[in-house]
Amino acid sequence: MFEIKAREKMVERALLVGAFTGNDLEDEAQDLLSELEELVRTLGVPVREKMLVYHREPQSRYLIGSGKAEEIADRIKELDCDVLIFDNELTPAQQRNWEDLTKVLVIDRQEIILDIFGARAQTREAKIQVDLARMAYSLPRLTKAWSHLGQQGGGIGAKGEGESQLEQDRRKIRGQIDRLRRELQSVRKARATQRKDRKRTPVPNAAIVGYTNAGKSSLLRRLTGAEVLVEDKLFATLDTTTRKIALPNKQPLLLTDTVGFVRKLPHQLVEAFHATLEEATMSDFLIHVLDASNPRVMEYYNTTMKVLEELGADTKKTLVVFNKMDKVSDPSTRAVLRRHFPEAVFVSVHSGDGIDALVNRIGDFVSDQVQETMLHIPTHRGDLLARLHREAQIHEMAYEPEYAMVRASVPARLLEILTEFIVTPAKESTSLPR
Ligand SMILES: Nc1nc2c(ncn2[C@@H]2O[C@H](COP(=O)(O)OP(=O)(O)OP(=O)(O)O)[C@@H](O)[C@H]2O)c(=O)[nH]1
Ligand SMILES: [Mg+2]
Repeated sequence: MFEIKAREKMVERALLVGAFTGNDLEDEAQDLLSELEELVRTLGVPVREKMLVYHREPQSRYLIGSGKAEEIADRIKELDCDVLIFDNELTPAQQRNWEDLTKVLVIDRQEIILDIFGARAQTREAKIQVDLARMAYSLPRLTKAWSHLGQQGGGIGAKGEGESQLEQDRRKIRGQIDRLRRELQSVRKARATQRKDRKRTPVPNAAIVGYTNAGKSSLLRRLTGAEVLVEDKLFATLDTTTRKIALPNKQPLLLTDTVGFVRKLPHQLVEAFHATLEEATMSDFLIHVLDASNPRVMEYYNTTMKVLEELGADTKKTLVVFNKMDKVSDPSTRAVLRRHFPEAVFVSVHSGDGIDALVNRIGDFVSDQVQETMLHIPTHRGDLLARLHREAQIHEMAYEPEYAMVRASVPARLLEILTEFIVTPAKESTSLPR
């Protein structure tokens, strides 16, 4: 298994390598490499140097050509690095070949992301998901740990011993995987029940989505005063947090923070990642937060949209929010973004600029799901009256002997329960005071 803590003590000088072919865009590769540096920094490992390497086509031995590989090995010696980190996915064999060549620890982007997820997972569900992803990643790489046994003594017996040890280990891991899968199922079932309970109270809910580090948690904190983890690190949030806020029109809204999106997510983690995003697919609408100060903001937008598409949530009503406007000094940036997203809201969570406007826009989104209605609620249904008081905005109320006459703006989901009591939809143009 890969122990992050052990490694953090161990490695302190990393060389990063990003390999690209003619089919990749060089500046995209450069950007991904910078992002890898961020990820490595998030793990607390200092980076000595980054190298972008062109290669014509993937080679089986080192992914890149042996000549280039030798150069990198030399550079590792010169800089006295103790870990080589690839932005590209390495096969278990390539990883071993690199370790033989360089004599340092060799890992790839996948493992870095797994480590970050592992260090940050909070709930049981997130922890299980990360463990499962790690095991799936390490299973084909186990040979590495045991290959020295196979070589010991060189005799046939010794080799057999090594292999059976490997077999035992694999079996053990497969058993653990089965156990974790079962546990995950029961944890998920419990969460689904919780969510159903929440659905029963027809409070509208929105999910805050977006690329990692965009400021999603900061925004939730600003809007709710909730103590959510905010950090200038990638993947600060791994579990979803839901908080209730009150909008200016007194409408309550449940806001859910979600895990940030990133490019080249390890495929073992995609499922885990999607599961934590279930909240997004269940919500009434989305708040898509973007870091306007990042020159790559359009790419990040597309990455997030692609994931939402995979989740079937890309057609959901979405409010686009450009954050960190305090860091945007060039006025043309705003103009360009405005042209692409005429409906977007520009804010700075830090300075508070635009937050009031944002809250109003969120209020509009919620009101769209609220209908003004005239109801006759039987007097013995005190439960429904209590809910109306709690969840609707009551404009007018009068008691008749048999029923209470109520004119209120009612959230769509509460209205579903009340259909039999609707009299006629009240006119918007009514002169009664609101
Ligand atoms: N300059 C500036 N920085 C901001 C603003 N909003 C958030 N940040 C910073 O951006 C960093 C990331 O903020 P988070 O709220 O953790 O971002 P996130 O989107 O929740 O990130 P993940 O949970 O990793 O997906 C933190 O260092 C924040 O202080 C802003 O309006 N202006
Ligand atoms: Mg966050």
